[in-house]
Amino acid sequence: MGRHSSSALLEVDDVIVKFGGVTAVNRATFSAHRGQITGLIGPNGAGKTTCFNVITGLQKPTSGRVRYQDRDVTRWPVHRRAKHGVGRTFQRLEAFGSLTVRDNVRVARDIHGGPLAWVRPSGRSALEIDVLLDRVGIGQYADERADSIPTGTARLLELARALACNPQLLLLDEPSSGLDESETDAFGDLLKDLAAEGAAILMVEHDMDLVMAVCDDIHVLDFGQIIASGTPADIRTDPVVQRAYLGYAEVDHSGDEEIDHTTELGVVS
Ligand SMILES: Nc1ncnc2c1ncn2[C@@H]1O[C@H](COP(=O)(O)OP(=O)(O)OP(=O)(O)O)[C@@H](O)[C@H]1O
Repeated sequence: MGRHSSSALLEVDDVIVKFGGVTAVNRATFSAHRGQITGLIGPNGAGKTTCFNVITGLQKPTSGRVRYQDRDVTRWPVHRRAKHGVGRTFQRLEAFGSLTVRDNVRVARDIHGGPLAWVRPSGRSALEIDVLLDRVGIGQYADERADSIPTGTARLLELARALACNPQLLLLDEPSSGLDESETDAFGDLLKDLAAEGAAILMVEHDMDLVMAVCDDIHVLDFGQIIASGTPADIRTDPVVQRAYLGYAEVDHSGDEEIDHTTELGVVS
């Protein structure tokens, strides 16, 4: 358990997801708490995105349960979970390319707000959108088309679109890819602020420096199974995690170099 102790906002309980003969998630049990940042890490294909899909309702589990706000939401459709505060960003960028950055956030908020949001006077809420864009650090792009902005900025736009729906549980899939070092630092600070305001953040992320710097708790998936859970310090030194990552070295054929993922985790000097 992490720095704070609080009851779980989200509980994934013994979830199995099978795609034909492939077991993508294998008896995964983990939780996310209000006011905390929880990391979900593991090698490519470990089942992280599938877990996100189960939590948001895009993927029905073969077995197991999802509890959210003390209710069993396993059979709830995506929109009902979203309505109750489950927000998400995707690994693949989802913004409308022909709309401006500002309008992308406006549309996300209006869709979330339902029919009444379309007839609401927009003066104050337009200002709120600009405040939100400034908060995630992309205010200067407000009038740019979404398909003309750099990838890192587009990732921050995804975050702004998710935040426009006032999520209580925020799922972030590879949020820092495309961000440079200083943008990543600012992003980490923003995540900590959001958690301090009470959000529960669950993050899939390959940047281990960021994961280790901001997460209260980390769950490690390997071949669909949670092989370790704990604080960053626990995870760094966990022999099971070290073994899993030690077994995960691959050859980068473009540069003929072996990439040792243990260094990404910071478990090997
Ligand atoms: N719709 C699907 N049909 C069949 N197999 C799938 C499907 N979605 C995922 N898989 C398989 O399930 C396993 C877990 O995939 P998943 O995308 O959840 O992993 P991941 O940890 O998110 O990987 P990455 O880090 O590469 O995004 C993989 O073997 C993948 O090929």
